Amino acid sequence: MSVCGAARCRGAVRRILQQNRAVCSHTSGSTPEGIREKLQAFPGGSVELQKQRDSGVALLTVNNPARMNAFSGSMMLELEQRVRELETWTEGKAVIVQGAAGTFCSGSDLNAVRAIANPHDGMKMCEFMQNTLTRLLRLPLISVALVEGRALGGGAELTTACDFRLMTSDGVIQFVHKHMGLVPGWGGAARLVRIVGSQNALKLLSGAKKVDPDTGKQMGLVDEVLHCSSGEGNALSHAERWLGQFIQGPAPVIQAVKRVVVSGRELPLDEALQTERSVFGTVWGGPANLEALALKPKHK
Ligand SMILES: CCC(=O)SCCNC(=O)CCNC(=O)[C@H](O)C(C)(C)COP(=O)(O)OP(=O)(O)OC[C@H]1O[C@@H](n2cnc3c(N)ncnc32)[C@H](O)[C@@H]1OP(=O)(O)O
Repeated sequence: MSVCGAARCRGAVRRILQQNRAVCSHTSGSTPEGIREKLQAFPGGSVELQKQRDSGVALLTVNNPARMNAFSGSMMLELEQRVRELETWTEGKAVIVQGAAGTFCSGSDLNAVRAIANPHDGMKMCEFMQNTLTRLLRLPLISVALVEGRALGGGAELTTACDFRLMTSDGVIQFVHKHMGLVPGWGGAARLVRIVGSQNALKLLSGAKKVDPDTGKQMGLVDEVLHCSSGEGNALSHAERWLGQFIQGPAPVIQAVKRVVVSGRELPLDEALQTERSVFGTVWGGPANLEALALKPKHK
């Protein structure tokens, strides 16, 4: 990449990081440290990250099978740490978010929820998870939620923080919040409206409807139904195969694609166009561009 291209690339990355910082600072006066201490008091499970350097695909696994992969407090902290690691993975192209042991995620750990059921702590937890999931969605990597088994409550919200949702034939996404006397607070409602439209979002949230793969596909919530069952062990290879069609080519180009889509999705048009120009500058005249020009391709 030329010196100019590298400078423009740094500018584009700075812009995305500034957006993320703006999200992180948009709180109602709570300190991140206070949140972290509270969450650390509810340990259990883990969030694991495996970067597959050959393919450029990372696996992010929500791992708390004894509680159907519910998020303990320490897992919320780990998720933030994993997202931070992915933000700087320059060789990466994509991330698959999955649950351990054949089920996706049953939301927040109800034991932790009971212990922090006061509004102040609830708001802090909500802000923390909103910020983390916003950063997950803004990663310069193509993200896929692989829904095997159930995605409930915060688990359903987590699926909306990915670019795509794939579901096994027996998978279920359910925003059960209303049954809990809640609404989504991890950003899941705002994202759901953008994915399926306000009419469908209202139906899913007010009815706490179970979304099966076919209904999900019709609504546009599910991008592909994988023809395998949860826990069979081959859902991941199906997902990787599906993802393969979108991640051919060098990582800088895939990351540039994701960046222009994020800015188009989130910024006012003039700012999105400005970001698009900056990102364009990072690939124009770059190795992949020069190689393609030398090959004189025909796009038949
Ligand atoms: C952000 C807002 C939120 O996320 S609020 C939380 C929303 N989630 C929920 O309400 C899920 C409640 N759980 C359930 O409905 C069921 O456990 C589901 C997931 C359908 C599984 O049912 P089933 O296959 O019969 O298994 P089970 O109930 O015996 O569960 C196995 C063990 O896992 C536990 N578990 C499950 N979900 C949670 C959770 N969210 N928090 C804490 N623990 C959870 C169950 O309690 C059960 O544990 P144990 O074996 O009884 O010790």
